Amino acid sequence: MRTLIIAEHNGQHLNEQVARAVTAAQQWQQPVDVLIAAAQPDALAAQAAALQGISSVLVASDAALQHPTAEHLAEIIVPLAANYNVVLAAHSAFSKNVLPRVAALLDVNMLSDVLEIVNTNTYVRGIYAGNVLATVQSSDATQVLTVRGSKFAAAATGNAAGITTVAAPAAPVGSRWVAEAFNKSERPALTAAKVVVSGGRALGSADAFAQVIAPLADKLHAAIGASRAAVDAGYAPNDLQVGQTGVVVAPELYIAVGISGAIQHAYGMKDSKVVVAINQDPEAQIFKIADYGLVADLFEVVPQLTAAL
Ligand SMILES: Cc1cc2nc3c(=O)[nH]c(=O)nc-3n(C[C@H](O)[C@H](O)[C@H](O)COP(=O)(O)OP(=O)(O)OC[C@H]3O[C@@H](n4cnc5c(N)ncnc54)[C@H](O)[C@@H]3O)c2cc1C
Repeated sequence: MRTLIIAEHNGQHLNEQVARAVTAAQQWQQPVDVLIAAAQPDALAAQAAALQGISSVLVASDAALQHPTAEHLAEIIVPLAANYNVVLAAHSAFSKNVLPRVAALLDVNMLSDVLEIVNTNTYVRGIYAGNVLATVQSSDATQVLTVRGSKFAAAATGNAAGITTVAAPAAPVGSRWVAEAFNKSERPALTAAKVVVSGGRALGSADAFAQVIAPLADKLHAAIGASRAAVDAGYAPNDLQVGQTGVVVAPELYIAVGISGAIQHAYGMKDSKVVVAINQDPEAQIFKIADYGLVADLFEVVPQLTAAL
């Protein structure tokens, strides 16, 4: 049998998590194909074909795929799934939208945010905000799963896999793309940044985010993150929320400023390579996760740190 990877992209570039999904897919020791569904798929197909470990790239092309809906993608994937015993993607807002629909249409279970593939149908995944690791086994004929990208190295390039065209059924009439709004930022994307500086409730205002967190992030060419308390209070926009109900990040360096380290926040950042915590409470939970801790008033030390860099 074969494994099918659903590739996330922005119309021009593959998401860097696709290469990580390719590494995860090698665990089955069977041919791995990548599906590119796009309005103009040529450049994307070439990028996918270069990934080591890919047997072939399947291309579904349709004008409506300029802005694909999850419903449309599911219509493309489900007929293909008959040839595959594994359908997988890197865990993201994109795959969380598409693959549960695929699993439902195939009448199989969805295995989300897999951290480790033990064998061909057994997986480790976090439950209770990552505090408990559950080992689960699926007896479904088709395994539909998303994998945590940060747990798998990115596949190298240098391959020249074949490219095959597959049918793209027409977009379903029940839903259609209307518009999208992007937050324009010069900063690196939160999920791809090598350094993340996150602020918590202790900042006390959006102004403090701009005056204390942003200058430090600028110096480090970092993305800005926030705790849910900071987001709920309106100090930072929703898309910066790190944690169980926000995004999961695993940068080289994560600096938590005025964040207590609740389990729901830790879920989103504890795989970071190096964690630095600045908190005035020496008992704060965040110090249990941190590699380096500074017990201090953030309003004193963060500007000093920024000035020293
Ligand atoms: C279902 C569910 C999902 C959730 N999902 C998320 C999620 O995705 N992400 C998330 O972050 N949270 C999430 N939460 C909320 C989480 O439980 C915490 O409430 C939240 O993370 C707390 O944010 P905080 O650390 O900024 O605030 P607090 O817990 O209030 O911590 C503020 C910290 O700042 C320190 N401090 C105060 N003043 C200063 C100063 N001047 N200098 C230095 N330090 C100072 C304090 O000592 C304290 O440790 C979720 C909760 C639930 C129930």
